Amino acid sequence: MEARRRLDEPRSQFWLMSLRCCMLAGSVDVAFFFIFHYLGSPILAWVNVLSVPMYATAYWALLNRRNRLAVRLIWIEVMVHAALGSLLIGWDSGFHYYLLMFIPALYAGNRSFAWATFAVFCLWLFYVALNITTRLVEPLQPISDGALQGVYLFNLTTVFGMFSYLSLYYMLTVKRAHRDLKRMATTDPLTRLFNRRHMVELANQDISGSDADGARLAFLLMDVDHFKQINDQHGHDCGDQVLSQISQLLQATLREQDYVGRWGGEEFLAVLPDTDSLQAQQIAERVRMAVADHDWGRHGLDAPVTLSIGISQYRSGEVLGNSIARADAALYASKHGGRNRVEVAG
Ligand SMILES: Nc1nc2c(ncn2[C@@H]2O[C@H](COP(=O)(O)OP(=O)(O)OP(=O)(O)O)[C@@H](O)[C@H]2O)c(=O)[nH]1
Repeated sequence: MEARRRLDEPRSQFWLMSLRCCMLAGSVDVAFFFIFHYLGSPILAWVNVLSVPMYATAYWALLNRRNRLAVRLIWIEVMVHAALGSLLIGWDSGFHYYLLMFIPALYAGNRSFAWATFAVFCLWLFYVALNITTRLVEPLQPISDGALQGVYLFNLTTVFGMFSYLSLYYMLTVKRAHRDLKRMATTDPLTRLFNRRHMVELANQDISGSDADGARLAFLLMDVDHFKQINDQHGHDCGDQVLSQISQLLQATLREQDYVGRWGGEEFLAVLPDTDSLQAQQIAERVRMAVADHDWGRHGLDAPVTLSIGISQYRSGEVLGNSIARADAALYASKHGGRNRVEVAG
């Protein structure tokens, strides 16, 4: 049960990328098998045959969340492959380039910076030791100069391709994460409307614009009537559904240039640019009726949900807090006037 739950959890981008790398590396090894057979280097050809099941096992391990096993298999494969390739046909085969691909992976996959740096240092030692050994020892199974050049170009091109792919993937992942963070910082998770902080930011921008060019600006402060009763009688989940539905109705009823956000628990704020209080009143009436006329029976309610709305018109030079306070006073009057009403601040 525990294992199943863990398998269902979303994977981090790093492991998804590792899955793709396993597939890619396995395919390259299949190509190598034929290349080395053709070049008359049977030992290297069979090394590649061994590499394919190692990548297949690493792929299976990653799919089954056995990340440690997968990482070990990949490390062993790449290090043994790079060492054997370099010792059998020489340093100029370019097999050592594959080792360099571990450097970004070590930093991206390790939580500890110190541990990643230590692992990179060990990798560097291995790299240098391999380089010195191949300078001191003749290739054990040399191939012709032309073939060596061909293998070198193949390895170089593969490493270039894989690095480009990884960099592109990494960049797209960072961009996506950045977009998600921005969305999370500006929207309310329940209603998917702008949150209060973002509304303040946007409204202040409109206020500056209005002060600069004299454009009119109106605010609608809306509060769900007797919302506590809905929660008490039908449960909190039903209350949440009502808030989501109201948000959809608000978005559908307001004009394209207007924007709306969740101001508090069951309170919403809409900002209407280029709008005088008469137009704001008409829009508020449209919103009020859209909510009151909605088929609330579908949500298990036996009475319609209604909104009380207070309107204020921005006065040149005043701060946002003042405009909202006047809308709030109008909202208060609307509640006291019997609810399901629209009032305009004096
Ligand atoms: N389900 C749900 N309830 C919420 C949420 N945020 C605030 N509430 C509830 O909204 C209710 C607001 O109640 P009140 O401030 O008494 O207002 P009301 O019952 O709507 O009465 P009036 O405003 O006077 O018409 C409280 O019971 C809060 O717990 C939310 O995100 N989800």
